[in-house]
Amino acid sequence: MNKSIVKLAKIAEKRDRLIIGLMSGTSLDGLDIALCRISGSGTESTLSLIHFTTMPYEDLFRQQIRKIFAKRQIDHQILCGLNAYVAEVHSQLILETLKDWNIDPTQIDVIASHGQTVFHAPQSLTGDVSLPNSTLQIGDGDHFAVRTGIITISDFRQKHLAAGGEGAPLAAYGDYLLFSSEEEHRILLNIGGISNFTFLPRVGTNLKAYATDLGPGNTMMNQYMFAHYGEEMDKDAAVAASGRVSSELLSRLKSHPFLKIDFPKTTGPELFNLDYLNACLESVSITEQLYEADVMATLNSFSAQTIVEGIKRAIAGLEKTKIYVSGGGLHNPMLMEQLVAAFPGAVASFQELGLDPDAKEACLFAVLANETLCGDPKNVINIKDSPAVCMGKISLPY
Ligand SMILES: Nc1ncnc2c1ncn2[C@@H]1O[C@H](COP(=O)(O)OP(=O)(O)OP(=O)(O)O)[C@@H](O)[C@H]1O
Ligand SMILES: CC(=O)N[C@H]1[C@@H]2OC[C@@H](O2)[C@@H](O)[C@@H]1O[C@H](C)C(=O)O
Repeated sequence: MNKSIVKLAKIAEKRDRLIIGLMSGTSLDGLDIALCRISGSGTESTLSLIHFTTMPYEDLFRQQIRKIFAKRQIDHQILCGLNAYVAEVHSQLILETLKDWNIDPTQIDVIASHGQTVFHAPQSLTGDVSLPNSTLQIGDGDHFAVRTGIITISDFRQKHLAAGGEGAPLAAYGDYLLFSSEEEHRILLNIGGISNFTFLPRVGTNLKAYATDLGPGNTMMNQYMFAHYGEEMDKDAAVAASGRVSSELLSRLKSHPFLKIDFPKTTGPELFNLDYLNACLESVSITEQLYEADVMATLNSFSAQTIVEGIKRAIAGLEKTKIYVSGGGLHNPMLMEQLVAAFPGAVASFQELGLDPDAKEACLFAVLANETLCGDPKNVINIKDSPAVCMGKISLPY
């Protein structure tokens, strides 16, 4: 038998596994690397985060991804090259990080790689029913396996699509297994490039868990900052806080039909981007003079209100629900102030659940890989509108 297959079977039978979870999201800020020890599977899974870091992308690498990211017209030679190159860069970042942590790659059981989303195209967004729901994450798993010598599970979203989903959000699976509570309903809100949440009903009720995207998180603010200030983000909301919210622009932005669609739904920067902002700006009356800081203040409020109104819709009529926040948006004070004000006493950092809020999504992919190795699709049968599947493709080093 191929010795990698023997090794794989042994890993699947272990009491606990050392899994590197990787996430590089829509913000293109860097690669999140979470070293997790996971024992058991299904609702018996326990995860402990041993190490976490975000390895920032170099400007040149980010620029290359931007050439094809969320664009309908691209140079296919770059797409093709980046499929290998993203995996090469990520593998190198893993090897450097393991060295920093003083851990030999042979100690790691599995890498769980999300890859870099370059385009997200469910029919609900494209309107084109001649093609199935689709999404594309690049950074091929075989390159990881060969470069690091570590068995790699990657490309998780394709099974979700094949089984009838939109390929996202996948957070519901890990959230449901690890964070369901017998005491309270929970909203696990992640504010990355796109904001999304998982609703976890209190165990024992007849409500079902689900996950949904809400709309923009940081993506429009980041894009505007890059275009107008040459900065990757509005650090600590310094620019937004110096501006004035334009109620006219805000109401134009909030009129997007996606925001009215029922949950669960998915979206991406293919929809919420500077083209959309510019279209809204064009229809703002000429009497209103907007400075760049005003636009940033308005984009900040747009993200905050999208999140607040979405959550209000999800929890209407329910007994008290606690909201746990993860993702980079947690570090944006103006955004968080608006959330806290809308749900007094109900908003907490994900840290309260014992996990670093910045590491949460990378850990999620480690949990998904763990389920692929030793779980059972029946473990996730109770998640609304999400196919009960184990996800990811297995790449062997030899
Ligand atoms: N100090 C800060 N002030 C303001 N914004 C911040 C700060 N720190 C992080 N952010 C925002 O968080 C973003 C990174 O968030 P995160 O890493 O959760 O996104 P992601 O994983 O790329 O997105 P997605 O959830 O869409 O996959 C940054 O690009 C920035 O916009
Ligand atoms: C297609 C894609 O990459 N979607 C991401 C993105 O980033 C946030 C939001 O949009 C979410 O739908 C998803 O990621 C998380 C990890 C998810 O699948 O749950």
